[in-house]
Amino acid sequence: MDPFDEASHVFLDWLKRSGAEVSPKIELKDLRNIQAGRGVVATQNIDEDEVLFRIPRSAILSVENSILSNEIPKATFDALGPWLSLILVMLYEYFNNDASNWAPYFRVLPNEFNTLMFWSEDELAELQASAVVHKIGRQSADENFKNELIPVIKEFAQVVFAGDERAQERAAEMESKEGMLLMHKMGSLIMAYAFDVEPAQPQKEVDEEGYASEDEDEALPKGMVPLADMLNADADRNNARLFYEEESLSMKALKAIQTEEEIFNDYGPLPRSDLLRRYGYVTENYAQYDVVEIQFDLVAQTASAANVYSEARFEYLDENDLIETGYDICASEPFTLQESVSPELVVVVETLLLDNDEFERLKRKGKLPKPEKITPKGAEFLHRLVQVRLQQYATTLDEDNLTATQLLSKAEATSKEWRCAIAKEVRIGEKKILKQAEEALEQMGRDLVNANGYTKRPAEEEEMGRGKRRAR
Ligand SMILES: C[S@@+](CC[C@H](N)C(=O)[O-])C[C@H]1O[C@@H](n2cnc3c(N)ncnc32)[C@H](O)[C@@H]1O
Repeated sequence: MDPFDEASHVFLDWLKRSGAEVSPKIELKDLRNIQAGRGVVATQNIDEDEVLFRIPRSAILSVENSILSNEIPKATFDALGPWLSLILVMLYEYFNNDASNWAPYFRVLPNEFNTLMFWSEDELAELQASAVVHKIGRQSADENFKNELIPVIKEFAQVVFAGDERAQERAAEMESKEGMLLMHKMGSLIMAYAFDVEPAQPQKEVDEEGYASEDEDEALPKGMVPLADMLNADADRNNARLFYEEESLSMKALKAIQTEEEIFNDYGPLPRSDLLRRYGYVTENYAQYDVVEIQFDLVAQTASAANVYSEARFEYLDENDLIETGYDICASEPFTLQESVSPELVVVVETLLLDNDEFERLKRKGKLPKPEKITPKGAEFLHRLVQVRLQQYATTLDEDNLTATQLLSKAEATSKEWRCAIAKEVRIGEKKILKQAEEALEQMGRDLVNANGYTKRPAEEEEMGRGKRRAR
């Protein structure tokens, strides 16, 4: 048997011995021919709500279930937080090889990643001005490993490397390039595979309407859920979801699934840049969630250039929680400014453009301009912003389109070629949004002029332009 299939079989046997129930109507399939690793596929028709598999909570690879949690104080794990705690546990189980409860599971997890964390500088440069380049977090992860995780590994070296007389040295070796790479790999596995595991007994504090706060959600412990994480995702074909029960986690069909159909989880409405950052792949149908970020600094610079920069107004906007590191313009179909431009950005721009009296009047009342209303001056400012944002990319959309090739399949391309082609898809998606915004703002400018009953003729425009230049 192919070693890849052999590993899948050993994994499924182990999972069943660990108490999992797996429907005979599904199989774990080799999907490398479509560049999707392993995936879960229906072998018979499945009904809506049918349970595809049930994983006992005890089979989850988590801090709670690892014997390491008996050896290291809870306070240490609490101080590390859910992310670093799970990395520590995964390192421990990984170092334990066959002695780990999860050994057959590790053998079906990948060892190579295409996530942005593992791209070279050259490859990242192909993303040009995409804001995702600043969200990879390699440096902060390195610092967290060095300042928080490695000290714990050193302190508990005799536990983490139990039975090894080189335990202390091995702990020190975690600072090496190889050690850091291993921690990054565990971190990347968590990013692409782990679930936020809801507790057996819900402990979330809920408000009067029964909603848990976002902070409560963030605090959920992370866990690697075998088999549940073998489901690939598809933006339009999500047909299964994981349900948290007291003793187990059940993957259920959300709709009827036909024989041979792949079973897809939902990774959420991620723009392709984030899909690439977190999961290391993109597909065209995530283009519907693409976004371009307009950095706050660019708004401030454009305000300066337009002589409307005002500390007082930025302060007021900040008091109203409107100052963000960036503002999104997202894809919409058909493209409309209302749907695509972040309402916060509209409010920021319109506030900067208010005349003094109007600003003071609104401020006295604790009010702000309405996000639904873009004024002619606002449209002009946004248009400028979009143009400058477009210029931040090293090539134009037309140049990219000229050289756009059919997305190479991973099998045909070298890793570098494949990454460059994917990066180009991502940056083309962002430039398309900016171009659509540019055109819509130009149209809005024309409509506003027409609505005022005055249409500039080209000759007049020319003259006005010349006149303006003369006046300066
Ligand atoms: C949760 S795992 C799913 C199982 C994975 N295919 C495997 O073999 O281990 C997530 C990873 O699967 C891959 N993946 C998920 N959905 C995909 C899709 N629609 N097309 C290609 N690869 C996909 C990506 O590499 C992603 O990082």
